[in-house]
Amino acid sequence: MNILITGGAGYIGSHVVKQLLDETNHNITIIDNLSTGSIKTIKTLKEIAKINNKEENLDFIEADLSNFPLIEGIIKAKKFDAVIHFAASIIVPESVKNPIKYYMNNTVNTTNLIKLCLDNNVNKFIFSSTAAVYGQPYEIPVKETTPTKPINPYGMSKLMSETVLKDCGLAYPDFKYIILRYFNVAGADIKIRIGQRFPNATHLIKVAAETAVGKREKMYVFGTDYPTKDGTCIRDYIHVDDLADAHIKALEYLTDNDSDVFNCGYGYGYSVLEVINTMKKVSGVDFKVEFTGRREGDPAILIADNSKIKNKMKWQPKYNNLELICKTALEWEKKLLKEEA
Ligand SMILES: NC(=O)c1ccc[n+]([C@@H]2O[C@H](COP(=O)([O-])OP(=O)(O)OC[C@H]3O[C@@H](n4cnc5c(N)ncnc54)[C@H](O)[C@@H]3O)[C@@H](O)[C@H]2O)c1
Ligand SMILES: O=c1ccn([C@@H]2O[C@H](COP(=O)(O)OP(=O)(O)O[C@H]3O[C@H](CO)[C@@H](O)[C@H](O)[C@H]3O)[C@@H](O)[C@H]2O)c(=O)[nH]1
Repeated sequence: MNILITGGAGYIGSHVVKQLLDETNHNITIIDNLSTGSIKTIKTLKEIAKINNKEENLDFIEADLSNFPLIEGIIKAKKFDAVIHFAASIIVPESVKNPIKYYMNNTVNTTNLIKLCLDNNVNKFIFSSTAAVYGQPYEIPVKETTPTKPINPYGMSKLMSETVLKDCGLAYPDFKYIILRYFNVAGADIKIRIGQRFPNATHLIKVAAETAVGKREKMYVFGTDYPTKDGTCIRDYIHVDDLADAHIKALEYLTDNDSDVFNCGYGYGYSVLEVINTMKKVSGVDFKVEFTGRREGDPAILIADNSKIKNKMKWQPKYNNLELICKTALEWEKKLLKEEA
């Protein structure tokens, strides 16, 4: 297949590209504006392509999805079979302060990309959605049928794109999509070749890894009065390589099946304190942790019901082990530290 990957220089997109290069012969074109993605990640992906004798299979174009004529030209010229669309703005508190940025980048640019696919006979579309579309769900674990009620513009911007996809799937029977609703994505490539590079990270496991290697003097726990076993929020952490595998499965699945939406998580939740203690254990560092008030917009518990993706796509996670997730995040952080030295 000839595949367009938007946001392939970013955290999750780069893991999917790496996995495609390791496991398939697909041709890949990455479009990324490098706003949070990194040219260093692209260099590593080119090295992985070279080692796999697939240099010809990987192309990188630095471009912004808001440049509609440029994106149209690329899509017309390249005749893609499928799109995997990761490019987005992803920081929840920023979306509350600057909603227009989120609706423009996540909803408007996605709608244009879908339009260009429809205009140019690109009939397979894999979309990065999020557990944030559920808001504060009334049932745990969360099923795909649980009502969607986002509590911030980030979640709403993604839900709006889901709606565009669903309506287009109904209106144009040849157009098929898979919506993947990711829960909390964490860790790094199991061989530690790539990982999350973006500075000023806010994700818990990345922050804990940075604190363990001494990049941060201390870290904070946001809220200790939630109705959970230890008072801190509970999340379903999925290793990024298992999530990458779900994308490869989704591409295969769309060949013989209809459009659909799937949760991506392990179906098990850990509290913030459990995650921090696991990072302390695997690093052997008793780093400083301070307790502070709740962070705005955090639901107490988010755990996926993953039976649908397991049953229908035959997705089987390989790395559902919090220690392993923390270890890969930590090893990646050590690698970044050496690179910076
Ligand atoms: N990280 C998570 O825990 C998580 C959870 C749920 C959903 N998601 C979704 O997964 C996707 C990837 O997230 P990530 O964690 O890899 O984030 P990321 O910031 O590392 O990756 C996003 C990539 O898209 C690029 N990009 C952004 N806007 C662009 C534009 N207008 N034109 C071209 N390129 C653009 C960035 O440079 C970056 O490389 C996003 O759609 C996000 O909403 C992430
Ligand atoms: O330094 C920190 C960072 C986070 N947390 C807490 O840890 C939990 C997880 O937070 P974080 O890692 O920031 O992830 P979420 O806010 O749960 O959001 C992630 O997971 C969602 C899906 O569940 C996605 O929609 C989002 O894009 C993605 O950022 C939350 O309770 C935070 O309050 C802390 O206590 N201290």
